[in-house]
Amino acid sequence: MAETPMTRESSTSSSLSDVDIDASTTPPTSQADTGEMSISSAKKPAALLEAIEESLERRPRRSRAGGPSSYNLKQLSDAQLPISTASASRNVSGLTGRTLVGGEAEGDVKTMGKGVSEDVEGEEEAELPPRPLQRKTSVRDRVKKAAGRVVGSVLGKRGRDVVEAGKRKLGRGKSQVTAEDEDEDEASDTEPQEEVPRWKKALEMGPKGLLDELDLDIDLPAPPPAKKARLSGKEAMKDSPQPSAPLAKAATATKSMKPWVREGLYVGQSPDFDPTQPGGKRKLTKKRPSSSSSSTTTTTMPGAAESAGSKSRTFLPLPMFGYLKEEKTRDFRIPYDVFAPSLRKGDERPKDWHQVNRNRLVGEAKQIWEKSERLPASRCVCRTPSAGGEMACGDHCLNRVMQYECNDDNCAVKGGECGNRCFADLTSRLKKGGAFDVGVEVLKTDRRGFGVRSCRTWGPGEIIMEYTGEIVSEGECQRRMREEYKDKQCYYLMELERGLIIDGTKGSMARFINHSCEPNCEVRMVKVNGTPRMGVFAGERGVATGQELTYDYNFDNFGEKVQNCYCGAASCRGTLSKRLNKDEQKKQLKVENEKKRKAAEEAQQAAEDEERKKRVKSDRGSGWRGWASVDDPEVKERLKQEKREREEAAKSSDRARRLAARGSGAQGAEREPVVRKKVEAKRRRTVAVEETVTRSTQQQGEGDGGDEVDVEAGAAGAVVPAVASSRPVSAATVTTRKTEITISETAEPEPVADRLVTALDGVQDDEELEGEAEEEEVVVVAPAKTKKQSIMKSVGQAVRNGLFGAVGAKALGGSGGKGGLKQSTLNFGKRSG
Ligand SMILES: C[S@@+](CC[C@H](N)C(=O)[O-])C[C@H]1O[C@@H](n2cnc3c(N)ncnc32)[C@H](O)[C@@H]1O
Repeated sequence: MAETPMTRESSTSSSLSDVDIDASTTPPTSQADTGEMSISSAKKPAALLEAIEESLERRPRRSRAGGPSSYNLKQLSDAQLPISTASASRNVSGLTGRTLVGGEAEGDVKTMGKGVSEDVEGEEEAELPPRPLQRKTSVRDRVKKAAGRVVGSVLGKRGRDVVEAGKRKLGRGKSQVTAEDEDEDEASDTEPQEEVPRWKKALEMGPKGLLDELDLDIDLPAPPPAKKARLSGKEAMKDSPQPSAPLAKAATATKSMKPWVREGLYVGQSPDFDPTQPGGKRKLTKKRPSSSSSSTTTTTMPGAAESAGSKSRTFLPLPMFGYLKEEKTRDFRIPYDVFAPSLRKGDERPKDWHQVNRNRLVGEAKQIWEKSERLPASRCVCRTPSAGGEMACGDHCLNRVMQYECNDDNCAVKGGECGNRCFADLTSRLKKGGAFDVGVEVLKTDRRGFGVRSCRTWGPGEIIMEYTGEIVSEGECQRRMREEYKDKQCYYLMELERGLIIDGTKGSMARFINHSCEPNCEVRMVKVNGTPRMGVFAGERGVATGQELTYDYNFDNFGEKVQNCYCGAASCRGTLSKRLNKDEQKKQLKVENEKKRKAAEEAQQAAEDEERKKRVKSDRGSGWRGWASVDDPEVKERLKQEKREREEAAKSSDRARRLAARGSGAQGAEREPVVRKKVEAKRRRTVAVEETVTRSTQQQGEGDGGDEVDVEAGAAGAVVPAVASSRPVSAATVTTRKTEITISETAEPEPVADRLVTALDGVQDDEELEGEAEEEEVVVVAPAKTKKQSIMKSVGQAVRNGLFGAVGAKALGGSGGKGGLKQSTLNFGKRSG
């Protein structure tokens, strides 16, 4: 403000822009009035009057009459800041402070007004000599007084009498209205009305006229309507100002004003109300800037300050939709004229849609159309609308029954009263071309491609749109299905008449309407001037704003494959297939029941098979027994026992086989002595508490390979005990004795086996160690050609001879050696001590 000081010259946009402000002639009447502006009576220019007159004449009568009669909710929903008619009238008339100073870009009334008065004051203080302060009637009171005069002049004789009576009753009449005023009133009464308008007279009432009294820095309520003049006049008297009364009291003059004019649409709503907050948290946490400090062009209405205490309410606050941020919105449904859904910027739209809003006959459909038999034109006998106010040509209209649309040729009812002219209505509605008139839009659905959404409400049976496209013959339709649309998911074909099909691939928006098993629309053919047309009509329950339009496709034979339905209705049939009549339903039920029965049978069979398989598996015995049972000591013991038994059985059968084989061996043959050498027994004491399996490995001693059996003591290798398991056992002493027997080749003719038996017999001669378990390890070194079998035969014989314990020889292993000798190691088990 400091950079662009407001001056009188700057307020060019106001009709009162050439009003001079002369503070010298309007000295402050009280300290409170010091900063206010008033218009100089001395400089009241004719131009000013003309401007006011012009602006008042431009103002519509309704706006002059008082507050607004209704709100345009559509405007409100569009988040426009609505301005009440009363305030608008004041703005037009140029009588508000805002208009006077508001020609500047920043329209803050109070701030600017203050700025102007300060500037003016500054200048005046510099130029004018100080004058003594004198008490003067408050400016607002003077305005009221002037208004009283206007009212008086508006009232007729009778009315004035009533007013005067009221004044007398109050005992204040004379003090308020001067004799001069009365004279003027009389004069105005006698003057012809046409010559000088009353308002002009009121304005031109000389040096004490209304203009003189007006302080343009205050809000003046609009003049009361003529009807209420009497009442307002009374009230004006009753509330007539006291000298120097506070300004706030003048607000009572607006008593008859509707509260929402004074306080805005959300009357009763706290100034701290925050519509973005839920429930009880709607108090503003941050204080909104008050209107005095705001730089917006808000205006306070008289009386607002009074009702809202110190926080003056801005009248007509922004509609609450404007406040809401997107993420804070929640679902609710409100009528179209307040809110209509519409596509947003990023929303997907259909790409290759060739929109055709009229039917077009294609190919042989033209000939079919021309040749088709025309029904005789229908004519209804309906006359007038029913007494109940219903339109004529209702359900019983002959045209309607015949699916003909009424027109002036076939119906005697006037257009506006006939209820069977839907396509005519549709045409005139679409001619207007507004979003509300079209009333629908295409939107993307979740699983069903595009669909059509209603942007307004539709009454039951009301026509919404027409299904148009190319009209083709059945043959052409089949061809298109086979060739052009064979890979398509969506089809837009609809039967129009016998033999003719509408292909909406190039068609109207109706082609996007999806199927539902519980639809809210229906599609019907209507003959308009004899031409069949397909209309989409709202169903019995109508269609609400925001709902998706659907109808029942009732597909008979829609392509080869049956498409699944995703309409989500409770009674969904599951597929986009035909709705069946009762007989067909019964048949289908039978088929379905049969299918179900078979399926149940198969399922039972499968279950039984599975059970059988399980049983077979468990009957096979121990396969896998589960980890838990292996850890179970009882089971472990049982398993061991089983294993032992199996081994025993295997051994005994094996032994029997071997014994049988050996039984045939040479008995009593003369034995050649075998050189044998005792190997010093090695004793090993095991003290481990764990079961041990002891083995001895014996390295071949470096024999000289002579003919003599050479057994060297101590040639045996070290015994290497090995811990084999963790089963605790009692401590025991095991003695392993080792013997090496070498059988030379020269020992023939007695077989090696016999000689070995003899040698083994010598091993038996060794002292027995009482109470100790023994193992006998015999290393046999025999000629290389000696068969393993003969060695084993000898061992078997030795066992049979009782040379060794029942366990007998365990194994033969190893081969090779030096000088053509073959070495075999025989391990004998415990000998019975
Ligand atoms: C006349 S078109 C409707 C508009 C189509 N949704 C689109 O995006 O172009 C018919 C096709 O829409 C799909 N459709 C319509 N209603 C459906 C529903 N309830 N469930 C599944 N698909 C549907 C089917 O693919 C059907 O062939």
